[in-house]
Amino acid sequence: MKNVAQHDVEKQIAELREQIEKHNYAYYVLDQPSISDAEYDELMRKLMELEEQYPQYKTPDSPSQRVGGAPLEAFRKVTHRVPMLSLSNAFNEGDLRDFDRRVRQEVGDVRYVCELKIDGLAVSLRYEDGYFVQGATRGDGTTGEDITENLKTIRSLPLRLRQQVTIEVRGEAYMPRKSFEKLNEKRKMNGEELFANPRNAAAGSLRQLDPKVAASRQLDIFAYHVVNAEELGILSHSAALNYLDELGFKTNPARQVCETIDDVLSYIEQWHERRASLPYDIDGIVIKVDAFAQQKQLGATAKSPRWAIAYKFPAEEVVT
Ligand SMILES: NC(=O)c1cnc(N)c2cc(Br)sc12
Repeated sequence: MKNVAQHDVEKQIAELREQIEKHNYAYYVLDQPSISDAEYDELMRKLMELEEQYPQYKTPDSPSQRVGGAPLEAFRKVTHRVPMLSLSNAFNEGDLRDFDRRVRQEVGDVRYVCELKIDGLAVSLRYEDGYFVQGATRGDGTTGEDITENLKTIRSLPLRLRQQVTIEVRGEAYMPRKSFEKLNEKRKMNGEELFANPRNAAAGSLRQLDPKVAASRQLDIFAYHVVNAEELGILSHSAALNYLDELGFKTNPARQVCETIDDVLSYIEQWHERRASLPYDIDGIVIKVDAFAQQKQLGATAKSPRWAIAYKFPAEEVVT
């Protein structure tokens, strides 16, 4: 039987967690801060103080777990239940029209979903009954590294979903350009080797054994694929992305459904021009057949799905 004081502490911790998670979602998923950093830090300090005093109320999904625990000795290996395939590439309009022709020959009329190809690190996230239980790198597509503790420090990664669902999600962890520039400035001041680009910086941060390093690197993540979507009764990729939004994930808002390859080509042109205005690096556009029934008809090779293609932007001429 809990006494009144214990009951009050439990209630106080629950309220703090709810407030922190609400502000965390607004700031890191919606990019719409709802309180100042100082107020947010004060709430977190209070929560961590109470959890120190009453560890029986500290749970793995507590927002206090985002600051990073003790360093690991090594990363455990994780075997992906469903291999993480890579995308075949298209480099010009002809490649895209060939893709479209082949798809239409096999499945008839089709609509595509176009998305920005984020220049980061592909990761797989497993949730059980709504709780984040494991995150892993792609590795060789079949076996990756368990980087759960590091991924927990990414503020836009939900530790607990808005529905109690068991789901596997793929996404791209990345470092926003501003964080990259600040990090390299700091490394330059300390005489450390600089990261060549945000992708290397994100990969380097997530492969640190000390989660506190990852927590200091202001990483972010876009979710872009539901592995067990059909099991969850979802019929298309666009519906899967909307479902990820409902669950509390951060998805990329620039996605667009395209009815024709000409629409795809104008989406590509639009984002090739607007690329520099984005706060993160992209290296192309991902085009996917939307309907899962048609994806299944098209299937996959050992390496890549036949229902998707990545258009790579031409390498930029380096202005010397
Ligand atoms: N939206 C997407 O599907 C997406 C975005 N960015 C990426 N780097 C990748 C990689 C694969 Br494989 S899919 C994908």
